[in-house]
Amino acid sequence: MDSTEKQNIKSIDKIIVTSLKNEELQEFNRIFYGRVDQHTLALKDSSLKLAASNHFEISGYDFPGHTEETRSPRKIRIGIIQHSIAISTNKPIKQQREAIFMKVSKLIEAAGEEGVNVLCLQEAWSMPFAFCTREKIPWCEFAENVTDGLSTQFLKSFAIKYNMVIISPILERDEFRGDLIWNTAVVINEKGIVMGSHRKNHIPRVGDFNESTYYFEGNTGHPVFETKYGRIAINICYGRHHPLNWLMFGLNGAEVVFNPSATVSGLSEHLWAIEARNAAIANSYFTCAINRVGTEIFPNEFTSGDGKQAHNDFGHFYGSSYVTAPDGTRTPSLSRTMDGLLISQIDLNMCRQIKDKWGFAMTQRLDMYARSLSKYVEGKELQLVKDK
Ligand SMILES: NC(=O)NCCC(=O)O
Repeated sequence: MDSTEKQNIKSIDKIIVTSLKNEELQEFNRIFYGRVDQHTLALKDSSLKLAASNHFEISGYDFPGHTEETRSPRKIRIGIIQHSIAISTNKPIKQQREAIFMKVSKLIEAAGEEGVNVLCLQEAWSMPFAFCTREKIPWCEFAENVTDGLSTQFLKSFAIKYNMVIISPILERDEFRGDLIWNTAVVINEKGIVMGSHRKNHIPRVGDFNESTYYFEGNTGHPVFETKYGRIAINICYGRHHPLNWLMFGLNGAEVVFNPSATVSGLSEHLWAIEARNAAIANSYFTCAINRVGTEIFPNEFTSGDGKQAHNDFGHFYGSSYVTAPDGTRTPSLSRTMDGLLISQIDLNMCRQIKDKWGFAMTQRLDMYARSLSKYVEGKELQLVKDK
C-alpha cells in the first residue's frame, strides 16, 4: 500500500463502525473505547451547516462524571481543531498565513457557537510545518511575538467574543531576548489577555523532523494555567513520548493536558492512539491529542540523513485527533484526511473521582523514584544485578 492509498482511509473508527454488527460493535466499544455508549453530544444545526459549507468535520462527545453529594459537577466544554495548510507553500508568507487564518476562523466560530470554554489549536498552526527543509529563508519569517504577534492578535478577538480560553501553539520569536526562536504554546484567556506561554520541552531528532535546526529545548518547565474554567497545561508534540513530561504537568495540578502535534503516517501512527491515552490513565487527567492534516509540499527538495531519496513533502499528517478521560475512556478520532473540530463536554470532577478509585497518585512512590533518578543522573552505579 503506497502513501496515496493510505490517505484514502478516512478514519479507522468509521471502518470499525461500518464493519461490525450491532452486538460486535457494542463489545468493541466496551473493550476498546471503555464505554458501550459513545455519549454523543447533540450539536446545533447551524454548526453542522457551517462545517458542511466549509468542508470540515465536527463531532461532539460527553464525559459525565459521577454525581457527588458535596461538590457540584464542574462541567466545561473543550474543543480541539485539526487542519491542513490553506495554499501552496511557495506563496508569499503573508498570503499563506492569511489563508490559514481565514479557514481556521470558521472552525473557531463553530467552537464558539457550541459554547466551547477552552480551545486548542495544533502545533505551529499558523504556518506549514517547514522544519523538515532546514531552510532558514523564508520559514523563520513565520516566527512571531507571544504578546502581540499576528496569531495572538487574531485569536484575542475570538477569545473575547466567545468568552473562551484559546491555546495557540506558534513558532515564537523572542524579540526581547536575542531574537531567539522557540516552539511555544500561548495561553490567551477569555478576556483576550495572554496569561502566559509554554515552550516545547523535547525537540525531535527523528526522520524529517529537523526542528533542532531552528530552536532548542524549552526553558519554561511544566506550567499549569489556572484558568477560569479549570487547570490546563500543554505538552507539545514530541513531549508525548516522555512519560515524565506528562507526569510533571500532573504533579503541578493539571486537569486537562493538551498535546498539539504535527506527526506523519510512516513514523508514529501506530503510537498515536496509545500515548496520550496512556498519559490520561497514568495521571488521572483529561488529555487531548491534536494532529495536523494533509500533505505539505515544499518548493525545494530536502534529505534528512536517513538514506531516503531527496523529496519535497513531509509525508501525510494523519489528523486523528481525540480526547481521553482520566478513566481511560476515549472519543473516536477525527478524520485522517479532513479538517475538523472535536468538542468534548467533560466534568473535571472526574479527575479526583478516578484518583480515589485507582489510587495512582497515592501509590506512585515519587520519593523512591526521585532518589533513584538523582543517583542515575549523577552517574552513580546502576541497580543492575548480574548473573553469577
Ligand atoms: N512535531 C514533532 O515534535 N514531531 C515529532 C514526531 C512525533 O513525535 O511523532
